[in-house]
Amino acid sequence: MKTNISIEEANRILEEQYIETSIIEISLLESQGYVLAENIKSNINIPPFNRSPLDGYAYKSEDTLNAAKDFPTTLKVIDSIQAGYVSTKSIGNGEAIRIMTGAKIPEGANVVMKYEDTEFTDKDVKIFHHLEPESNIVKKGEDIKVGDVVLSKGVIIDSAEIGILASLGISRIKVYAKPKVAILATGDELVDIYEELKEGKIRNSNSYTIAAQAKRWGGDARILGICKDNIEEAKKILEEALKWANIVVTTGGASVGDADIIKEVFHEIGGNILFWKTQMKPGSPIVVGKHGNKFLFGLSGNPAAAFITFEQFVRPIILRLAGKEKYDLMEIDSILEDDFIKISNQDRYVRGYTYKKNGQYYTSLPNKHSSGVLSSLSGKNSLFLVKANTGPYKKGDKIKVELINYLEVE
Ligand SMILES: Nc1nc2c(c(=O)[nH]1)N[C@H]1C(S)=C(S)[C@@H](COP(=O)(O)OP(=O)(O)OC[C@H]3O[C@@H](n4cnc5c(N)ncnc54)[C@H](O)[C@@H]3O)O[C@H]1N2
Ligand code: MOO
Ligand SMILES: [Mg+2]
Repeated sequence: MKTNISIEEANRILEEQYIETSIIEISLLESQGYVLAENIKSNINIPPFNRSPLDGYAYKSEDTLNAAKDFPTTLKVIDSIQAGYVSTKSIGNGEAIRIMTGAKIPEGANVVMKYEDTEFTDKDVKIFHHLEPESNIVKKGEDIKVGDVVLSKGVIIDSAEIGILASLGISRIKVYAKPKVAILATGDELVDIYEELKEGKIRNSNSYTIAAQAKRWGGDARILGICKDNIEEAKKILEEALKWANIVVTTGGASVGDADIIKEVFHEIGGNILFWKTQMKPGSPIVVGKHGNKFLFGLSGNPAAAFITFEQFVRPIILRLAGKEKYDLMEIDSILEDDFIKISNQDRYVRGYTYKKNGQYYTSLPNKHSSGVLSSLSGKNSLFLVKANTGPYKKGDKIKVELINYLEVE
């Protein structure tokens, strides 16, 4: 078991782990946010026929070669078609069909002139200028052609993808299943949110924060409740949880105190400990292990430490299990709005609020930073990595921040 490792090494160890995804079939509207697990090929052209992009008249381009403002060509109107209907007539020389946007171009026509550029009666239409053949005609298959791979495996399904699948008449698709995240809070001091606070006790906030984080990144979160600092009790709960979960996240008991049992619990349920403790503040006490292909994360009990280590280590695993190819947070250049003078011998993630002003990003910092303080995480959207033994940082310094809620893009 490795211990006291750097953030980079911890990430490298996690990066190397085998990711066992599973594929499920779901209905179209349920699929938003999932990752497609199959290539989608079209068996139709979209549009399926040449159609008009305008309300106007369809006719033969060669009939209007001499049309001019003062010498319009008059064509005989032989039919009128709306979208959804097909004319049974074929256009001959000197003829036109009145056509609405979206209707199929009638036989014989190779051009459409919009209403506004014509003069018309029920019987005929005057054309005032020539249009080249194929003008104002949307070609069959312009959007999608038969055989096109319209959506590839790995694509994240969102509104546009749902529309594309609908246009192909696909109502069920194969996607990567949501990773199942089981969350256990450990600590004799904990009471749940609906319980009375007695002396020496505190409320379990971690389970709720973590369930919300897991859901945000596409996990299916299940809160297992509170467990005493008792190895046997924790073992029983986690053994049961492993029947369901792909990822187990515990909070508390990850450090070196008398009641810090998690490393032993992971070991006793048959887990293989990958590492214990990192050189990262907050959240240095962390136990990370595997149980078969399942992941075990024992995060610190301190609420901000649990939050930040979840974002650093658990989030990428959830995203990878969900089939996502991108799982790093977006990093941007910013300018510090407040001083951060503390220098420590470990890397430290500092919470902040990053915003844009006149084309430049700025990051403001809260007053409270300790790993036991959750309140100052509210409204924060970014993390500033203060490398070990660097600083003090001053207002106006150029820094890089990771945006907590955005994944990296190309
Ligand atoms: N001798 C040392 N002591 C400590 C060290 C160390 O290196 N040597 N590390 C400190 C650091 S850093 C941290 S972080 C904490 C981590 O502690 P644990 O992971 O063992 O967590 P607990 O001791 O169980 O709890 C810490 C803190 O968090 C509160 N807590 C716990 N669970 C919850 C919850 N579900 N919701 C809200 N708050 C929770 C708990 O009451 C404690 O106040 O260890 C230091 N000690
Ligand atoms: O690493 Mo602990 O989370 O500071 O306080
Ligand atoms: Mg402890």
